[in-house]
Amino acid sequence: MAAIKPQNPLNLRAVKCTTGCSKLDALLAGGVPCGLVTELVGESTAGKTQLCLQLVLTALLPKSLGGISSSSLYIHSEFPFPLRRLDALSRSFSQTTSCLPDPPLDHILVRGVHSATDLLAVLDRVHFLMSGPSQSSGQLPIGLIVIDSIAALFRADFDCNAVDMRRRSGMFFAIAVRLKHLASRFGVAIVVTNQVMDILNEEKVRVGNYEYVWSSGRKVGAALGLGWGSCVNVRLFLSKTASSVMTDDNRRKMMVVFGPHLPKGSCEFVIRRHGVFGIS
Ligand SMILES: Nc1ncnc2c1ncn2[C@@H]1O[C@H](COP(=O)(O)OP(=O)(O)OP(=O)(O)O)[C@@H](O)[C@H]1O
Repeated sequence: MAAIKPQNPLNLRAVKCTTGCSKLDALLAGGVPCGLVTELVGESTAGKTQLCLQLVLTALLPKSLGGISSSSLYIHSEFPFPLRRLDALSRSFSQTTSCLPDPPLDHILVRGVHSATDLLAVLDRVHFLMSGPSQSSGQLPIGLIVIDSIAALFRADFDCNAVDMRRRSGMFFAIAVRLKHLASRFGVAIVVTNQVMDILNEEKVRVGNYEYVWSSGRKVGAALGLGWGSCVNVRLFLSKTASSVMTDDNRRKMMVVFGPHLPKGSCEFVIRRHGVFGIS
């Protein structure tokens, strides 16, 4: 008799939102999980925003096509919001599927925030969008919240002294509590982008068990440190190869750093006019 393999309950239960690419979906066991906080870490131009823009479009797809039939809330802290790029991507997507609502951009709410306090205030009000009025007005319920980027909010407002570090950690946890509450109470997928910092001290890396990757020939780790790292459920690293910096080759790599339902693995991808696509 064949042995019954124990199955990971997250794999069975979590609804996933397709990335729009079967290769990236295969790496992510189906896509970005609802009910969890997924972090995309990467240096500037690694492709974090491009992937987030793609996700707010794929979230609109019906479940039969891997989407979650949902609107999205895109909270951005870097200005300006790339509206023209989103519009171009939505036109490309509309050509390949007739299943997007028309016009797709009516189902993507965009909100700029300038500080961590500002973000907390938005997160405290966001549940009003989840229940009631949006459904009755014909708008799809919110199923995906993107925060692009979390690191930008902490770059300027905090110094390296002990008081500010404590204040900063307090902010991380306050944001994380709200994100996890929204994810578990409403089953939304939450995607947060984060920047990288250079890692210079090998010893510290080992002692702190700090994950790092090579990107553009630099050894880098996620910005905001271990405190923030413990606030996310899934961490995906987007890196650029050293050769892609020297040449026109725009290959990048998505790597699973951790995730309760994901084995470690990676997939190369490219960014094209029509979107983000895995290539290996
Ligand atoms: N229309 C397009 N066609 C092809 N590639 C594009 C297009 N638009 C953007 N890209 C690629 O996407 C890259 C920018 O990626 P993205 O905006 O996702 O970076 P990011 O990781 O969010 O960086 P940052 O942290 O600075 O915001 C560009 O350098 C370019 O290679």
